[in-house]
Formats: sequence, structure tokens, C-alpha cells
Amino acid sequence: MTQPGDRNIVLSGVSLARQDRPLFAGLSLDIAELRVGLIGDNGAGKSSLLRLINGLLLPDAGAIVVHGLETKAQRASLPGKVGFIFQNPEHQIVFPTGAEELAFGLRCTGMNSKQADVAARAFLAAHDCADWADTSVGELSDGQKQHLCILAILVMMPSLVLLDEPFSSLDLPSRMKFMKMIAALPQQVIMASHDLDVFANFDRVIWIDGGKIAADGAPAQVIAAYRQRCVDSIGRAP
Ligand SMILES: Nc1ncnc2c1ncn2[C@@H]1O[C@H](COP(=O)(O)OP(=O)(O)OP(=O)(O)O)[C@@H](O)[C@H]1O
Repeated sequence: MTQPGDRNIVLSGVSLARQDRPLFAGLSLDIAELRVGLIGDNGAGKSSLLRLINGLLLPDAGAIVVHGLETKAQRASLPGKVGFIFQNPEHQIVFPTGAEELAFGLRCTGMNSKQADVAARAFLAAHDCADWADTSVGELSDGQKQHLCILAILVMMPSLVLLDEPFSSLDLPSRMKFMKMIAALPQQVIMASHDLDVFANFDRVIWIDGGKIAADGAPAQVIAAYRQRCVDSIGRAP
């Protein structure tokens, strides 16, 4: 499934070095599908690509346009369109209670404190999480914290949701619940994960290998090619 043109993500000749080592060199990519997975080995460049798309990293060369915004020239406007869910909820949550965490994002969208508090509580209640409004975040489990992080992003109504390894601390029921929530989102979603099964119903999977696109297309084919490469490389190991 694809989406309207102004909601595309277009990378044109993007180069990026990390720690003085080239990672991406002239990477071009056009992403229009609603559900896109990123797979690849540790250090392949998945997180770096997500960070280029959300403007946390800027390309050394080339350009990236995300839903009509060029990430260098319009970087300040990106948080209004792009929600980024970190691998570790501890890196995202900054406020002591659930209501405050959601209200912060709402204040960034222009609401005053009272409006943001009311809207945050209503959003938590609408997602069966009313109890978290005044709960100390430290008392939530890792899975619940991850859930709260997602709600804190969704409450701002971004048009694009980026997820970087969101399953690392989730048990199977939480993972299934989480995937159900992702599947129901109207937003475009790009997710990096080592859990390949979660991409079965995605529209497209991109396999990144050493900063290059190793395969790109239907999940079944791309994942099969990646698995085969992994099997082959283990076979070659001493
Ligand atoms: N904060 C950072 N500062 C400098 N270099 C980094 C940083 N994070 C990652 N890198 C480097 O960028 C390259 C790509 O890393 P990246 O995190 O994008 O890969 P990844 O595919 O997300 O890996 P993983 O599956 O382990 O999360 C690696 O060589 C890594 O050492």
C-alpha cells in the first residue's frame, strides 16, 4: 500500500560518515509505502538511516525530503511530522508521570498547560491507560514504558512514525499487543528490527548491509535472502 506523494520520503545521493568512516555513499531511496521494515546486521546503518530521516543526523552530501520537508533547511519543522520511538524507553521518557510525559509533547504543539493536561489524560483513557496518568513512570514495567513512549509520540499526531528496535524488552504478549497497535495506525511507519517475523505483513522490507541496500522489496523475498546470507556466512566461519 502506498500513500499520497507529499507523504513520500526521498533520499537523493545521500552520503554520511560516522566516526570519520564512510557509512552511506550516494544513497538514493524513495519510500512511499505505509509499512516499511529495515533489517540488517549490527552496525549496518539502520539506526543511522532512521536518524537521517528524523533530522537527528544531517547528510554530509545529498538531500532528504520527508513528507515535503527538506531535513537540512526545514529541520525545526520535522518534530511536528516525524515521531521517533527509541529502542530504550529510558532514553525517551523525561517526566515523572504518564500525563506529564504526554502533556509535554502537546505543549510543543502549541497547547497551554491546562489544555495539554486535559488532552493527555483523555488520550491515555482512550487507550485504556487512564491509570498511568498519575502513576510514577518508574513503577511501570519495561513493556508498559515502551507502550507509554508510543502513546507520547502518537498523541502529537505525527504523519510518520519511526521505530528503532522497539521489541528488545518486550515479552510475547506485549510484543503481540504492540504489533496490533502498529498495524492499526493510519500513519506511515518505518521500523528497524532484528525480529524478522514482525515484518510479515509489511508492504516493503529494505535490507541494509554496510550502508548499502543489499535487497529491497516484498518482505518474504528480502527476509529469505537475508537469512540465506546469514546461513552462508556461518558456513564460512572457521
Ligand atoms: N553515536 C554514534 N557515533 C558515531 N558512530 C556511530 C554512532 N552510532 C553508530 N555509529 C556507527 O555507525 C555505523 C552504523 O551504526 P548503526 O547504529 O546505524 O547500525 P545499526 O544497523 O542500527 O546497528 P544495530 O543493529 O547494532 O542497532 C556503525 O559503524 C557504528 O559504529
